[in-house]
This record gives sequence, C-alpha cells and structure tokens, in this order.
Amino acid sequence: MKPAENGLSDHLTMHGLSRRFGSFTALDAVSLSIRKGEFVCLLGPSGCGKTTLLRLIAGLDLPDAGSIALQARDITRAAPAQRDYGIVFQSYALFPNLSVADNIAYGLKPRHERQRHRLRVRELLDMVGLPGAEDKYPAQLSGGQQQRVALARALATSPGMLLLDEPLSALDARVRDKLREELKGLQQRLGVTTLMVTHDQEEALAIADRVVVMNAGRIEQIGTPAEIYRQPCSRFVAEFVGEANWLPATACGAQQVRVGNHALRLEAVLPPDPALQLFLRPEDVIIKPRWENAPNTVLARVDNISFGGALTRIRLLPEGMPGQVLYAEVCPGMLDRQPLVPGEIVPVELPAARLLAFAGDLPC
Ligand SMILES: Nc1ncnc2c1ncn2[C@@H]1O[C@H](COP(=O)(O)OP(=O)(O)OP(=O)(O)O)[C@@H](O)[C@H]1O
Repeated sequence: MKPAENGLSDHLTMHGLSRRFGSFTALDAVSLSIRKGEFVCLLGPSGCGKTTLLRLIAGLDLPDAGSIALQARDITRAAPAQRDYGIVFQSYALFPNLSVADNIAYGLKPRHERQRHRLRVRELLDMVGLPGAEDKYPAQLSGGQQQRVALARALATSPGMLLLDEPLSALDARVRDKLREELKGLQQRLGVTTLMVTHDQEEALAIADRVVVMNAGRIEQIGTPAEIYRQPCSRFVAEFVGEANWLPATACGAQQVRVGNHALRLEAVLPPDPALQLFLRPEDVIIKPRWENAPNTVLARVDNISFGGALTRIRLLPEGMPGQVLYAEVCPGMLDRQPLVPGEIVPVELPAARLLAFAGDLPC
C-alpha cells in the first residue's frame, strides 16, 4: 500500500487499463489511484468509457491490458466476490418478488442467522432513512425509496468500496438533490471508499472529493471539484464543465494577447499557438461602477439582463470586439448597489488572473 500525498493510503490502483471491443478502443491505458475513504466521480459524456472502467473494477468485464490492485492485492482477474465492494446501478435492480428486508439481506451470510440479519437490515434501513420499510415490496416504493433500498443492499456486508453507476440519474430533480446530499453524508460517516459514474457535471462537482474527467476512453484531468472548475487543463474539460465565455485571440507577447482592438494580459502561460481561445467564467467578469484606466478593462453595452434567482445573467456587447458576446453573472445584491439598464455602456474588467488561453479555433 503506497501512502498518498495527504497521508491516506491508496485503496484501489489501476494501471494502464485498456479495453477494446473489436477495433473500437473503449478504454485507452487508464491509470488512476483512489485513496481510502475517498469519494471519486468518473465524469464524462456518453460513451467516454466510464461504465466500462467501473465494470472492470467490479470484475463484470476483463481488461485487454493493464492491472487493478486492491490494497496492493492484484485483482485484475479476480471474481467479483473477491473484490469487496457493494454496487448500485441506475435502474434500481431490486428483486420485485422479495420484500425490502429480503432484498437487503440477500448477500448476508450465513443464511441461517436470521435474527442477526434482521437487526442488520433494521440498522441499514435507519441509515438510509427508510425505518420500518422491511415488509414493503419494491413496487410499493417510489424511485428514490427504491434507490435507498439498493444502497442499503450494497452496504449490507460493510464492503470496503462502494461502486455507483449513475445511481441518481433516473430520479426527479428534487429527490436527486436530497439523496445526493444524504449519500455524501452517509459516505463520510462510514468512510467507505466510493467511485461513482456520472455524466452530470453539477452532481460530480457537488459530491466528489476528486473528479476524474474522461474523454474518448482516456483521462483528461483528475482534480478536486475546485481545480476542475477553476483550472481546467484542456479545452475539452473547460467546455464540458460549467459555463464559460470564449474569446478568439492572437498571441502578441509572453502573456499578452489581442482580442479585437484590445490588448489583454494573462497571468497564465500561453500555449505555443498563435491562434487562441480565451476562457473566462461569467462570474469572473467584473462590471465596474465607473471607468478607470485599468488594465484588461473594456467598455461594453448592456444588451440584456435576465434574472436567475441566486445569480443574474447579463449579456454584454464589448466595444472593439465585433460580434463578440460576453456574459457576466452577478449577485442580485450587486445590482441593488449598482443598477444596470439595457443599452447603457459600462466598464468591464476581464481579470488577468482568471483568464485562461487554449489553442485552436472556436469551441464546438
Ligand atoms: N460490450 C460492448 N460491445 C461493444 N461496444 C461496447 C460494449 N460496451 C461498451 N461499448 C462501447 O464502448 C464505449 C464506452 O461505453 P461506456 O458504457 O463505458 O460509456 P459511458 O461513458 O459509460 O457512457 P454512458 O454515460 O452513455 O453510459 C461506447 O462507445 C460503447 O458503445
């Protein structure tokens, strides 16, 4: 077991995992370590290989190359039962003809210890917020309740690892948000190492200790939610996670670019490409109360203001950048202090510390 940077040991280590289906490479030399007690999300668009990777870890499929180690024990080709995990799928996958209690106790052994199992089932139902549901059948439960039962079943044997394949995506938004919070709380209380597959970036950022962004069978970036959101390492990650402004630019110095008629400075290092795309989150665009001759500040016309609850979205048309639209997101409180009206011209700062540059043409 190798101690990781934060003192926690690696629970699961994958090295050079590849999986091909005919001539198609679904996973391409993926290496990843998950620390004990960590909550890791595999995030990426449909078809990027998330489920394939989860299935290799679960032993439901075998890799064409590479290895998987569980606490330094090679489990690459071990049977699923030798891998010490509980699993929850998107579809609730409960046995419809078994009661909730029997569904949860299904994997508990030895089978004759019925009294001990009854106590364990009660404990698990309390844990997942369904006390007293022992005698119900899956058809009598809502989707959210069924997923709670599936979670209880996955945790019944106190596995060292929890594998979750889009467990919340079939639920409606309110149930999903509530269950997401509860799942995170439960995972932290139990300290169970957890790997969850999701294509929902908001979900991944909200729940994970670390996010693994995948694209076309490869890992694009591994980082904390804040690192993934604030410092995307590639165009793909920057486009896939969150909202952003994209401004076509040309390099004109070590950390200087030209956008339309404006010269802008970046703190980030520029890629070695003359044609660039600047990236700036809408909440990092600063609408200033008055004009000052400050760096990275341009004038823009307020084109539209749309109220969005916690944040108001402002569509700006910067002067000297023909055809360019810039979105700013501000707290409603800021607009109380500094009211804006469509048509007015405002100074806008594009902070050097928040601008990133990526090579290439317009994003798709
Ligand atoms: N058994 C299989 N035979 C052939 N191709 C497969 C098989 N399993 C997966 N694939 C292909 O491998 C690629 C990755 O699939 P995978 O299910 O891992 O994607 P995913 O990222 O989990 O996507 P989704 O979010 O849609 O589930 C897809 O193009 C899929 O069609």
